[in-house]
Amino acid sequence: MSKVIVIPQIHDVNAEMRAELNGHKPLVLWFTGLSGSGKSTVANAVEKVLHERKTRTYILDGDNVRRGLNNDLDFSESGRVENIRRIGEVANLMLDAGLVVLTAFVSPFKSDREKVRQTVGAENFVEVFVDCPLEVCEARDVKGLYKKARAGEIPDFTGISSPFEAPESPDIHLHTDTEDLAESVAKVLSFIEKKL
Ligand SMILES: Nc1ncnc2c1ncn2[C@@H]1O[C@H](COP(=O)(O)OS(=O)(=O)O)[C@@H](OP(=O)(O)O)[C@H]1O
Ligand SMILES: Nc1ncnc2c1ncn2[C@@H]1O[C@H](COP(=O)(O)OP(=O)(O)O)[C@@H](O)[C@H]1O
Repeated sequence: MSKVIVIPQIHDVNAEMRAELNGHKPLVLWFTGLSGSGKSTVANAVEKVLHERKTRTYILDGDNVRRGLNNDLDFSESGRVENIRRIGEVANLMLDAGLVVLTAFVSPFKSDREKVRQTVGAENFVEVFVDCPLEVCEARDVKGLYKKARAGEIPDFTGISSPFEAPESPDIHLHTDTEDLAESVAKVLSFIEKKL
């Protein structure tokens, strides 16, 4: 590709002014974990509470991203890398728009999560490890995908035929096999309280 020159445009209304108008700071809450670990469930419950508190939020997850913006990407390593890169860029735009963005993607590679942290700025990024043993996720089998993966019908399935690199020092560490949803939600809310 030939070199592209892009000069950033400065607008009169900036992120600080949007935060002032909203009455809270923006943030990216990045949920990562195996399929069925509880990313969507916890993100959804946290968003409900924040919304009731008049916080401006948006959830980015597979349904609204892999079906649309990223419907050209598969689950190969390069497909996942590009998936997370684009989601990081979208989250960054939403952050600039003043939102608390909750993302619910497997995001199995440490280096991709680190790149997102750089993209949005470390001070705006909260990594939430939704930890749940593979056996429990597989027993839940919310979408019946583990059964298909075990039968060899889905290639590159995370935890079975594709790796998951667990965060080493997540900002928030949830254990959805031993704590209930209310406990997980409370942990997230208490961590982000001082940041908003
Ligand atoms: N091969 C393979 N591996 C893992 N997951 C698979 C796969 N194929 C389809 N699915 C379903 O797609 C959801 C994961 O998509 P993500 O965009 O979050 O994946 S990734 O971050 O790019 O790794 C994931 O959704 P969740 O169950 O909500 O995590 C699965 O339901
Ligand atoms: N403590 C918990 N936190 C979140 N989900 C839980 C918990 N205990 C059981 N579950 C169940 O586990 C499943 C998680 O599914 P989901 O949220 O779709 O996971 P993911 O988005 O990571 O694929 C749901 O059926 C949910 O009801």
